[in-house]
Amino acid sequence: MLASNNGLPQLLAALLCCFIISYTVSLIRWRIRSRGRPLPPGPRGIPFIGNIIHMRQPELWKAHQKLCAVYGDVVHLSMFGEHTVVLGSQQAISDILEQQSAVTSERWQHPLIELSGQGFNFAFFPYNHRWRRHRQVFSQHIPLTRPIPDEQILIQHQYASIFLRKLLTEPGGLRDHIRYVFSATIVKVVYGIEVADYNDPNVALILRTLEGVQGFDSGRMLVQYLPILRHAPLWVPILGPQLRELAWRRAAADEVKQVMFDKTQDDLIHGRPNTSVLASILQELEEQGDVDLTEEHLIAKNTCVTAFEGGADTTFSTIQAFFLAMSLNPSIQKKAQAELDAVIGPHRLPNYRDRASLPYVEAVFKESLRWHNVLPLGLQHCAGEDIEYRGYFIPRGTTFTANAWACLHDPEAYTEPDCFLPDRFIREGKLDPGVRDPRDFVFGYGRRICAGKPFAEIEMFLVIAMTLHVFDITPPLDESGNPILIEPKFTGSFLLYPADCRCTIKPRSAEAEALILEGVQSSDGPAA
Ligand code: HEM
Repeated sequence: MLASNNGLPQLLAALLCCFIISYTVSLIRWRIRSRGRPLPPGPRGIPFIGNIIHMRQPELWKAHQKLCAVYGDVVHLSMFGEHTVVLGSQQAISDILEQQSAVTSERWQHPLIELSGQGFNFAFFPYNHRWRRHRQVFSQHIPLTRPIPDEQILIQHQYASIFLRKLLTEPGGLRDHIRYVFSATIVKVVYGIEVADYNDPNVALILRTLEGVQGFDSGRMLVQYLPILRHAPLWVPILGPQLRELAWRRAAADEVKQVMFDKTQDDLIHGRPNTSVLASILQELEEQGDVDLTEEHLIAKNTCVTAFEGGADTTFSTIQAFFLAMSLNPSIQKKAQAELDAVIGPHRLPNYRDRASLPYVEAVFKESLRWHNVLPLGLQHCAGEDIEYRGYFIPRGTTFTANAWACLHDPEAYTEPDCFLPDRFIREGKLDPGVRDPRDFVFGYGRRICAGKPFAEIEMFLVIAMTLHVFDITPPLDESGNPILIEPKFTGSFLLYPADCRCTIKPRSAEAEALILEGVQSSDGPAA
């Protein structure tokens, strides 16, 4: 008894010594590593949990903007010992994520990515050889720096024409039609599969994978905070159902990859025409002969589903915002339509070749991207090495949060940033190159820049130009026929959507209606 009483203080003293030694060693290591350079400035955090309060704010982009107003455009935050640096200006984003892209293209890794079935999506891959192989395959077929192939633009145009027809026959189904046009286009381009309707089983199947992203975006999964919980038994309340849900998501993602792959392969085996991205990849592999087919097929499957996932929600949300903006701003709509009438005339639909001759429509497109920035904080990058910026030390593993929203709502770059004003991009009837281009922010940065940027641009431009050419978009009406004024609001935490984009959609004239019904035949193709 006496011995144990004497032993306790000794044990405590030993523990204290261990703590002091390990603390001193880590302090010396940090000193050597940082060479005495400080971390960027930022608000003081609570011991251990750090700046959790600053990182769990509603509309985080606005909260970060306020922090930057106090501490400058490079702000350090930490949570449970993990470092985050908020980049709040164009300069800081460009210096770190563009100029130092070779060492700032890592991604944050978390077991939840695999657990939620998102392990196929190369947008979440670490910056390594495997990511490079996937990105290479993607860019060979959906180019980033070369022009998008004519046959892909033709598909985009055809599906945009079908979109117009759907709007004509069922204007109340706007959201479903927007979902349809972007999903169906990418399924056709990537797999060569025709999708007739929003309810098509192929689309439904692929949309199930998207739910996987929403699962880990919502922050409700307990394994997100304590990964070891993934080993918990399934009967544990709350956790068990979540683990079952994650297993279901993994199975859904595997099913999507395989079923879509099999359909395209089946076309090739049976000699059915299929000029899709996947068919081209498979044909190239066959020609190459001596390759590890299991590995290459896996890359092909991953790449194709990533293309769908990357493009589906982002475009879906942007075009909803475009409709909302048009219903709220009739004079802007009229101006864009006047340009279309003058350049295109009443006898055909606009096509991609017209883009350069339609600066005001282009300005509407740019303003839609800016006004409603779908990914206000983009996708986080991480530092692959220790780096220095403006004399500050940024340790390896630091997560960078680039506040695209702040750059796109900066009153010095855009007067009245909350207003939808495409004229800000126009000077003397032409696009003004001196105005900050929203595309430099919404599609991300450096080596991780959105791989589908040119494809997405063409697709959205076509939908916007073709819609404005043939439809009038006005506010929705209540039961007595009075206009309902929609207040623009956006919901979501990572990817934002307009909360309400109801509007009234009517053909501009009998001629416009005829053009819609003529559809694809009325256009003279998508030539680049
Ligand atoms: C409104 C449309 C779109 C927006 C705003 C958008 C935005 C973004 C952003 C912000 C990133 C992260 C970039 C970074 O880490 O810095 C990204 C990545 C990506 N996007 Fe898009 N995107 C759009 C459409 C598309 C489309 C249509 C596709 C496919 C055809 C696509 C495919 C991808 C892929 C594959 C990545 C991962 C890049 C990587 O990590 O290497 N995106 N996109």
